[in-house]
Amino acid sequence: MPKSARKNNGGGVSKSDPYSGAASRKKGHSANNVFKFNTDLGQHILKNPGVAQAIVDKADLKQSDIVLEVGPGTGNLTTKILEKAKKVIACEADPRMAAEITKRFQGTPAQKRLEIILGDVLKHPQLPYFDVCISNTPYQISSPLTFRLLALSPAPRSCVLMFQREFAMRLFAQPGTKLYSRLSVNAQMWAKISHVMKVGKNNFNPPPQVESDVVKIVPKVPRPQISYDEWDGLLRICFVRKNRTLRSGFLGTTSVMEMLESNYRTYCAQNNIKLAGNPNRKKKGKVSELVRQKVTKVLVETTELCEKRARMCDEGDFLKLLYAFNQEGIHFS
Ligand SMILES: C[S@@+](CC[C@H](N)C(=O)[O-])C[C@H]1O[C@@H](n2cnc3c(N)ncnc32)[C@H](O)[C@@H]1O
Repeated sequence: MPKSARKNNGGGVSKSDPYSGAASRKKGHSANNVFKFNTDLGQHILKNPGVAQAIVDKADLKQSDIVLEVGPGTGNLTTKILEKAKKVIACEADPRMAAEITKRFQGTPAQKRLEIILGDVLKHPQLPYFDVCISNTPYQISSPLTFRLLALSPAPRSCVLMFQREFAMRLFAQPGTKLYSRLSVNAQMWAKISHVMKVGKNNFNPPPQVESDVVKIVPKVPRPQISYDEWDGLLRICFVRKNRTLRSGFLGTTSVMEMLESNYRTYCAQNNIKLAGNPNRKKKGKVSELVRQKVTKVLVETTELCEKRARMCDEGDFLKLLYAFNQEGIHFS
């Protein structure tokens, strides 16, 4: 055996396993060298079995668990999950990868416990039920995937996810820091987040340009008793430009005021509330004025947050805002 092959097959993995250490594989190619990995799809295969095992161990899987794996690739994590869980539902966007993983498990006892969904996980209209999500995340979908997982109700028990380091740090970011964003507020509102481990570039084939981190997201139980859509709708407005004052983000932004007016009309119609004057086109100005007065009251009097910037607001501030707006019949979804 050539020296390089022995070196690559470290970590106690069978030398003949084509998926493990890239022994017989060109850098950035599939196990059988049939296709080149597509880095536009975030195809950086986890080649260190120790890291894959640590990720699965951290998920504290039960034998009865159904696990959603996003982007199984060639199946390095999938194998380890299948050793611990009842079933894996693996959603893979690349048909070549889906074929590779299908082949890998064909004829094995695990085959029946692996369901492969071919397609973009973000476009899947309704993800099937799962207890735990595990993913060496394709980095380009980190943000929408995390938002989607946080919005799920009922929530999964936990999610153990690999992210690029800066993204992981955004999850933990506190008010007033550079990385604080709508993602930070949402993540900390709906879940407890913990850091699992750092993962260096060389654990992947091909190596990505950035360092990675594994984090564990455990949704809060019970779930906060507010609407996810309302909460996120408010945050979207506040974080369009996080350095602006809330006064400017709301009262100084025509599109926001128009949206709130439209939502207020819907709210009134649904609750049989007569709008001041006749809610027809001629009287449109009156409703705009009423909504402006309500927004001003919330920002200036009720919460006194009008001069505060979103980047400095904490969860309590946003909860206060949402409650005060809702009390005035102003909604965000
Ligand atoms: C970082 S690789 C991880 C592969 C494998 N799980 C591993 O750890 O070795 C990301 C995988 O996600 C797939 N992928 C990329 N975008 C996706 C999407 N929107 N939905 C589902 N899978 C996706 C890629 O094709 C790739 O197989």
